Amino acid sequence: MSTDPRAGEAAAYVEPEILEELVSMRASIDNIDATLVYLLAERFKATQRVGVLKAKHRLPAADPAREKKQIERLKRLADDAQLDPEFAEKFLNFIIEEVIRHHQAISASAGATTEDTAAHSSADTSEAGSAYDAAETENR
Ligand SMILES: O=C(O)C(=O)C[C@]1(C(=O)O)C=C[C@@H](O)C=C1
Repeated sequence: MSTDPRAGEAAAYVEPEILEELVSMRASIDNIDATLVYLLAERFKATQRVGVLKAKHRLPAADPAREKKQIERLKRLADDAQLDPEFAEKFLNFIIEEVIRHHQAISASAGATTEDTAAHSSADTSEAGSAYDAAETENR
């Protein structure tokens, strides 16, 4: 019988029945982690669209008032779900920080293209549009 790769280091020193239980729990953890990756990918797709919209309309990358509301809401949900609200806050802040970095990169690359366009006295705004698209792809 080949050992499940999820057994990890425990395979060397854990009783077979306990190992079976551990492997089964780890299978659930793997499914949950996969779901987290898919959820985060979808969230970043949505925030990339927000970043492009903000760059186009020269809006600031961050919106602290919105963040405050999101954190308050998430902490309430976490509490309800028996998840440590402080952890939920740290986790959301970590994600939002990354989103803001992406927004700033989109805005910087769109700005650079707009300046290039002005320097060449070109009225072609489609160039700026393609910078948004390029930044969107780059920041994935
Ligand atoms: O909603 C926005 O304006 C976003 O840019 C998205 C988001 C988020 O990741 O939820 C990121 C940065 C802002 O400060 C607030 C929220």
